[in-house]
Amino acid sequence: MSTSAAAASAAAASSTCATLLRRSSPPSRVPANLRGSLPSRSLSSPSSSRAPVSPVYAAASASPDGSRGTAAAARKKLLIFDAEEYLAESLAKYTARLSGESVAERGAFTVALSGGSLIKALRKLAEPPYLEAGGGGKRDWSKWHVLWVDERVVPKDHADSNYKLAMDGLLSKVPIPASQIYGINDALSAEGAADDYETCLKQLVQDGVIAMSQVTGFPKLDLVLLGMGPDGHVASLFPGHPIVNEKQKWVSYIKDSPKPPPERITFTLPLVNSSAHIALVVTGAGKAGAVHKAFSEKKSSSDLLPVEMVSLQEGLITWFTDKPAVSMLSSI
Ligand SMILES: O=C(O)[C@H](O)[C@@H](O)[C@H](O)[C@H](O)COP(=O)(O)O
Repeated sequence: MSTSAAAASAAAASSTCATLLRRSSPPSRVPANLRGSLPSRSLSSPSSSRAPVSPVYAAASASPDGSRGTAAAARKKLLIFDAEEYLAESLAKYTARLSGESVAERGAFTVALSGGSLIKALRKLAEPPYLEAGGGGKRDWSKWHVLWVDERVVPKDHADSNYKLAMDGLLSKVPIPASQIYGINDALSAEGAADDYETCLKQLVQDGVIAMSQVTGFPKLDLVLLGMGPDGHVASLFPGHPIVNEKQKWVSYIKDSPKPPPERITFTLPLVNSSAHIALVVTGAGKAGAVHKAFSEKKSSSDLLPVEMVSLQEGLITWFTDKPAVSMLSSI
């Protein structure tokens, strides 16, 4: 399919996840022996003549219980860019590399998007060389499966919709099959939409598109892309809100979000933390306090910000930041 044809069909898509799953041809099964975790490798330095970056600062922070060096330790890699342009270049390269690896190893790439400034930062995926190749040097856009980490409960054509934001900024410009872009059912209540989205994820697990983690017992998406608010929220998991403590559900809902609009659905922390890779895209001086707290080694389980509760059992959480966002880190 040509890029423009795919873009047109993707742009026209407005079906719910369940409808799309019924409509799509059965996804290829992922061989059982390849359903485990992808190898967690260290990123190579993003420095190049096109994307200058300050020296990478990698930190192994204490886990929330204060211990260090446990399997659950939130190992982070912090990339600091001198300009947003370079951050976008590096983020495209990182995402394309993971896409290529996942397609080569599992035959699919499952990625979950947040809203906010993240989508603009992903724009270079819709430009050469990524547009043609999709990542990994192969035409693998057809193997992408796109979900939302969190979504506002508004119609898909509403200005507040994360679906619309991503369609306008990225997804309408790349040849991902429309049947593999899983928006929420915007005809349902917040509670109904969260249940429906969890059902969608279960179907994708059953079809072998999403692997299950043997370690966590939750689905293991290949990549979860997060932004962070100045208050340290990620997805629609806000400080002090009870859904931050959800342990069972994969997807939950909120009707009193401090960031408008109030009604949202969101991946829970266990689902976020079960993914193979997490990228956090965090820029601007307004985020400096929360970045400082996230990288602090002094942790008390009583006042953790949601961003501090993001943790991978294996692999690195890669932070894509700029200098204002890390301005309160004394060791930079
Ligand atoms: O739907 C949302 O509101 C987002 O998913 C939210 O979690 C966002 O990612 C952060 O608020 C950061 O947004 P910015 O990068 O625009 O500051």
